[in-house]
Amino acid sequence: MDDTPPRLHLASRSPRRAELLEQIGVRFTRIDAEVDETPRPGEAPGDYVRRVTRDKGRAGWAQVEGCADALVLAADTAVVVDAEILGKPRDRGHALEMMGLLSGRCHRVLTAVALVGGAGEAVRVCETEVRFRPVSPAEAARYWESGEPRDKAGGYAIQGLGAVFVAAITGSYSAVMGLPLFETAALLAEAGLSPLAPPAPGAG
Ligand SMILES: Cc1cn([C@H]2C[C@H](O)[C@@H](COP(=O)(O)OP(=O)(O)OP(=O)(O)O)O2)c(=O)[nH]c1=O
Repeated sequence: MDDTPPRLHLASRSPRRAELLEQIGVRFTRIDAEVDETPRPGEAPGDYVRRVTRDKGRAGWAQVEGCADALVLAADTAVVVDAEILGKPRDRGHALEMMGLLSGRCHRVLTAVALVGGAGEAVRVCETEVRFRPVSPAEAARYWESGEPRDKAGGYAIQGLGAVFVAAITGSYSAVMGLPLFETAALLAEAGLSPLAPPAPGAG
């Protein structure tokens, strides 16, 4: 077993992001990175997720900079309808309003992922189209009561009960859930941390 400290630090409090990163088998530790997630006036959604993700990565990097070979991974997810960024619901009314906006139509989910290290930083943005079936106000209210929408961008979780609303998706399922694994693996490979690299000689 490899008992050296992992090079990779996931700057996220999201349990979904940790679960997704575990899925591709890379070793990592978790750190917190608190940043201001308020969109700027007129900021395009793609620019917004890129900026917030980069800020999370840099905030994480400030905590581990001294560690040799350290890398910090961070991500941010925004649900976008009619160019409007839907964040996490503030309360029940806000959540039901969001469901009304998503019901019976397509929206975009933008997730950015950043990798920050001593050699610099790289950010990728992944865009996915999600189509919802019509959702009645009564269903939206019962969904709120399930507790699931509370800490989720757009007020739903594709990996949970929210899946019953998702008629189709074009793009990346893992990105909608919070971490685009294809783009993450590509960034890690560029930094010499390929999930499928052969084990180092002598590692057992
Ligand atoms: C759309 C959608 C979002 N989400 C979640 C993923 C993220 O946790 C959250 C989006 O909020 P974010 O602000 O991207 O992330 P976070 O505040 O939860 O975590 P951190 O900044 O510490 O990394 O919504 C799902 O779990 N499933 C979904 O289908």
